[in-house]
Amino acid sequence: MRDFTILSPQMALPDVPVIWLLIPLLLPLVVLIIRNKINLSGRKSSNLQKLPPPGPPKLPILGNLYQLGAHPHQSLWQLAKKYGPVMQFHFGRIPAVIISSPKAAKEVMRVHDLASCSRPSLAGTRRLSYNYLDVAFSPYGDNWRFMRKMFILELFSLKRTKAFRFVREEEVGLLIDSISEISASASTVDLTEKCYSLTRNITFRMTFGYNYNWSDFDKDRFHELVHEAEVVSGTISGEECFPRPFSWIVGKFNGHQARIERVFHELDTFYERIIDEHLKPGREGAEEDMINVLLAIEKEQYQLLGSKSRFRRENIKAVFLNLFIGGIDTAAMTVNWAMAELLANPRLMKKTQDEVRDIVGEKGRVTEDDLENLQYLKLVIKETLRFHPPAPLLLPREVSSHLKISGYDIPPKTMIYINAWGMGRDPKYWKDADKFMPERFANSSLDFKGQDFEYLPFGAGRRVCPAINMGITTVEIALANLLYCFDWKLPKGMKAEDMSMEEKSGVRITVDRKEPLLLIPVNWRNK
Ligand code: HEM
Repeated sequence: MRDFTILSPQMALPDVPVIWLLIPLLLPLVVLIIRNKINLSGRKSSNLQKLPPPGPPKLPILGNLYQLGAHPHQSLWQLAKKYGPVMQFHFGRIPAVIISSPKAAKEVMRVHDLASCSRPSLAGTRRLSYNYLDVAFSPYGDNWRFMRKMFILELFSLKRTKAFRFVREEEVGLLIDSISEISASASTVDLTEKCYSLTRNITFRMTFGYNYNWSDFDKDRFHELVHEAEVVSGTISGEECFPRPFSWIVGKFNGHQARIERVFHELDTFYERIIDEHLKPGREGAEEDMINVLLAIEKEQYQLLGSKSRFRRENIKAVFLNLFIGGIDTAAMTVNWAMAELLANPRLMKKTQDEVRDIVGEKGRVTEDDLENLQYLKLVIKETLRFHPPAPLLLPREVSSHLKISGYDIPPKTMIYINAWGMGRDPKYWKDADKFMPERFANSSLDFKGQDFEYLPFGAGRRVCPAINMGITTVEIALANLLYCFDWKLPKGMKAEDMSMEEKSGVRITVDRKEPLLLIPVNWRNK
């Protein structure tokens, strides 16, 4: 037996020819080279015909993750300037293509919409959507078609949007009352928090009804849970990004799976309780809400199809996730960005306020009947959605069969991200693209319904947002009342030109301003 104990570590090598030592190290490399060679020769003929999109160089294991930066849509936009509007990008081992021109977006979302409108399977969305019984995260297929039809016909039809008018008007009224109290004491209001609280209250009330007896703990905890659900749904986890054994190691330490499970169980318990309450006798005469609509569909489908019904209790719970994630942040951040841009441009603020006050006169509040006359306010909202689309990369798509986009081959299972933020700021399509100018939409037929591919705040194609009317009406009624009821002052010492338009950093579906809007409201009619 050899004794190495008195040697330093570098010297602690057995006295054998070096080549024997290297064999265990070199063997895996040799196997890898041979395997690649076999693969290469096996696929030689097909590879010759395939042209992958260009993209930045990738690293082993990480892929291109190191190039993502704090604001992924901005980094991807910069990279697209170098590598082109159809760009390959690897999230670790997950292949993706980033689309950054209206022409390529049209190819994906119109010409090849069917082959590209699935969604990737990710741990967070899978669990929280009860294994894809929802609309937003569900892969393309029978379930998605059925659920989407139900969403459009039953939950977000024009009729239903109108039926919830009183909810929006009452909740905006409560918001204005609460800001009036603050204005009476000349204090500062956190308008960002107020916007989120408004859209949360509207969404919860439309979903659960007015009579739900929230305890303070319930409501606060529920708000946190919805926020956590959004974070885990928007994240590709380390386990998914990295190959084994790295995925296993990352999964062990980052706690992503445990977090998903915790959020899932807490939300599920809450959903069960609230559905049970809705099923109790004696709720006759309670305010109509979405749970009632969904329970009626469940009953109808069961009567029609018995145990073969594809709409069950879990579908209802999966829909909740879409209502909260889709409805709360998107509308709140649109109002928030619009207010920030108007504060930074006092001329535009005055013009928008003059219009609202002229048209609404002495009525005291803006109602939804007034909205169709507020033409300039509509331009302000359109411009806000161009400049600050709440979901800058939309929701990821997944390719289900081989595609050719702008001459490049895209294989099945590739993720597709559409950079709506970048295209909305591309000087090739927008004059003074980096300026906030609502007038640009004045004599333009450009609309956000998914027909104009340089302007896609709600997406396009089969996956276009099914709640555009509901979302826009909420933004309009909230913004119109905030501008009608108050003049807004910046905190002492701050000037319009100091307003920061910096975005929050991180990998999330939606992106808001980094700083909250802290403002002093002055009641316009008491001045
Ligand atoms: C200003 C408000 C809103 C904006 C900017 C917005 C934006 C979007 C975007 C960009 C998408 C992805 C489209 C795509 O993948 O091509 C989307 C999808 C979706 N949105 Fe909205 N949204 C808003 C309001 C709402 C509201 C109020 C709800 C529901 C309460 C909602 C529910 C959904 C759902 C369920 C989907 C998934 C559709 C599918 O995958 O088939 N959204 N939305």
